[in-house]
Amino acid sequence: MSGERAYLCLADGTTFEGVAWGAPGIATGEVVFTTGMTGYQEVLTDPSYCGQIVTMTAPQIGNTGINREDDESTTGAPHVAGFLVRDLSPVAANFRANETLDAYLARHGIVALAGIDTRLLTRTIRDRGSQNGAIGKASPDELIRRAREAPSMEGLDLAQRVTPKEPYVWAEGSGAFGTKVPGAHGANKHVVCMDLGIKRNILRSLVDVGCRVTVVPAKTSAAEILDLAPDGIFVSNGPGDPAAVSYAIDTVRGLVGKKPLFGICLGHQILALAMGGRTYKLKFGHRGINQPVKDLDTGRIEITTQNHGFAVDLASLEGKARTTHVHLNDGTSEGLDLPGLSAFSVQYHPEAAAGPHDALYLFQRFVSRMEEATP
Ligand SMILES: NC(=O)CC[C@H](N)C(=O)O
Repeated sequence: MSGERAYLCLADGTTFEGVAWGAPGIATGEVVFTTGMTGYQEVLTDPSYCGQIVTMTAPQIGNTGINREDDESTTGAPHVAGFLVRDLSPVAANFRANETLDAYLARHGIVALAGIDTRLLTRTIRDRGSQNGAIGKASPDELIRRAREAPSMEGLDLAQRVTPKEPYVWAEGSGAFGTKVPGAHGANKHVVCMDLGIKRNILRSLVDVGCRVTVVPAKTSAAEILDLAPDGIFVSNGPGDPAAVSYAIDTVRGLVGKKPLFGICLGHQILALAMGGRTYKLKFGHRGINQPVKDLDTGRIEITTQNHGFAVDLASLEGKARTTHVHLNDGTSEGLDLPGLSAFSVQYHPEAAAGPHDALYLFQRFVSRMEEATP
């Protein structure tokens, strides 16, 4: 850890002093916070955080180091633009740890700051909304200028940056540290996944419920996907503004009603847009592993993992889709269903990684939909 003075500057000029670690250089991106007490490795490697400088609200980070099993990107690489913590643990004390967090971020070129007043930063983001920022060992004037030059998250298609170049087959289920989907049985259904920045535990959960999984790049057409003879189609999570991913919206429009379809997070937003709905940017988003969601069909409350900055406009779906889940903090859209078309989606992350397993049942629901369609 270099230990040299460095700054975080927000586009509105607010400046925080910290200490540099990770890789040298300057990083820019949208500054967001996540409230997970655990799971920093999953946050770092979740492709949906591409283009964002992430601050952890938990005060001490790094205690369990980095291991080879908890990556959420299929490549194993981190995707955050930068990383902010209050207190960086210099010791990685866990039997699974292969390296320290500092060495890992330095190796992957991720700029990070410690010593940031993350509580004040979080309150600033919560009160004023998320905004762009810049971090590094440079003068505040330079960093403010860089933050103002960074592109706005609204209108950005970042799925292109993280989608794979070629299709691939995924066959690995949850490992020794995974939690199995309740009621899972060997369905042997073929699922084609549109990978817009998919989290690995989604793929593992699909394998856990007995699916054969083929993964395709974001720009694969509806016709090409149907040529693969899927029993069901999955639309993944991913970074950026959902409304900017027009090619994936067109593809999903061409697939809805032809095969059972399940979407998570960006996939939820894209399904809503394909049905003629609207998405908008939330003031500061939902990120963490303790987000309460209500299932409107059962009245049951699920504690969920979330990571999103955009939301589906509930009013724009009236008459087009049924709302199945809402967020208990702000009443925003968390799930939709198109019963006649056998398509459904959730804004939150049932695969957890990291987080609670209250919603794993949705993978089994997808299998049931495929079994109803092709017994
Ligand atoms: N995790 C995700 O898929 C995020 C979706 C979208 N990029 C958002 O921020 O709302």
